[in-house]
Amino acid sequence: MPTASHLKNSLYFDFRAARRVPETHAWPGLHEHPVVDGGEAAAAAAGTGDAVPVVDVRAPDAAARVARAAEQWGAFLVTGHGVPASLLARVEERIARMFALPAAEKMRAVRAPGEACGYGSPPISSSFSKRMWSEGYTFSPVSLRSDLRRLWPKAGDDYRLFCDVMEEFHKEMRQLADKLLELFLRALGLITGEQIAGVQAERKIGETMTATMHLNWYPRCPDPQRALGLIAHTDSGFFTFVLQNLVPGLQLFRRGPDRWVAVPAVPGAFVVNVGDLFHILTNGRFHSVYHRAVVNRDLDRISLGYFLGPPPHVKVAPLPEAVPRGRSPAYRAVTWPEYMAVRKKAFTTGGSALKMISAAAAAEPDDDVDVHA
Ligand SMILES: C=C1C[C@]23C[C@@]1(O)CC[C@H]2[C@@]12CCC[C@@](C)(C(=O)O1)[C@H]2[C@@H]3C(=O)O
Ligand SMILES: O=C(O)CCC(=O)C(=O)O
Ligand SMILES: [Fe+2]
Repeated sequence: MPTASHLKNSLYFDFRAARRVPETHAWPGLHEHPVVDGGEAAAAAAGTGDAVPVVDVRAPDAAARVARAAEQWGAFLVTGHGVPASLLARVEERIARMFALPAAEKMRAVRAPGEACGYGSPPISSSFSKRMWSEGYTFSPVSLRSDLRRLWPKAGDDYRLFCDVMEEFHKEMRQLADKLLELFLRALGLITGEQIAGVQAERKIGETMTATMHLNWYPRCPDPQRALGLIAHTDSGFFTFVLQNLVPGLQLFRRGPDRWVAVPAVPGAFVVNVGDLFHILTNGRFHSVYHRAVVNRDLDRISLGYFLGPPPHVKVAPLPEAVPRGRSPAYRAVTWPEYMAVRKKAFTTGGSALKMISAAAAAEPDDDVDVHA
């Protein structure tokens, strides 16, 4: 178990003590593209059509709205979801308390190389030489009581309250994930009325879908123009719910003209990001969204990602119903770990992971990708 000397020797960076952004944390090219406001009022005033879509899941036309947003943006804000605001407030409070623990205590749960869960820089950071202005904690909601003992070995009140609130949250979110999956499948025309079309595959997606939680802390930063909270990426799974506090920072990339759209912090709303495996499943009809998180000079930002995806051994391939008649699937079948390994390679070569698993690229299979990387 890491000790104080482990902490001293580790690469822990004390954000609170930083008076400037050191070279290790300074990212070039952050301002290559303009940033526009994705709030409804601002976008209407600017006449840009850049308002981030909002879907009220209770609306009769929710599936059509989901389809439009997933096709055109790969992301949207979800309202009317029924997860109580009081629960979200408690979730946020517990996350803030966890990140406020002394560094030595957080580092007890440090993520070991190659491990999915644990504390530290986001897993993606191992592919980059610059460091991000954030810390994160990843855990599986089904094993949280044992995972969280690494942070709170004495299992006192903070441990108990954190676990209780996260379990309650997971229960609500897993139901909301099923609801959203149903809307996605309706949007694809795979569910009509009460009927699920096609074979068992679609039903199985919902039954076997797994959840992972990742908490992000973006400490206030003396020079936010030089630092980056979370490098631009697409989420790798099916879809992600993002809960953010009232400090905005999430930006979505849009093409033509290339720009970053700042997602407004709407109280009580979740952002939904379409992930790469959903992009594959829908044969590219619902596209994954490239996004990043920026930091703030005066305020800490907290966000929570609730990631849904397939179990690790399941191959994901385009649903036959999503492939236009007479055409072949645009992507080959991959498991989540296989896809992550391809993405890691794409980061080092500057390529696109989705292109690497496209049917065109499958003609020349790339078999030197290490799934355990
Ligand atoms: C389920 C997962 C998605 C994620 C990798 C992970 O195993 C747990 C953390 C997730 C996260 C959060 C921050 C950004 C991201 C790219 C990363 O480095 O870790 C995502 C991963 C992802 O979507 O691929
Ligand atoms: O902090 C955010 O708003 C985004 C977080 C994110 O993209 C992620 O956790 O994958
Ligand atoms: Fe993300």
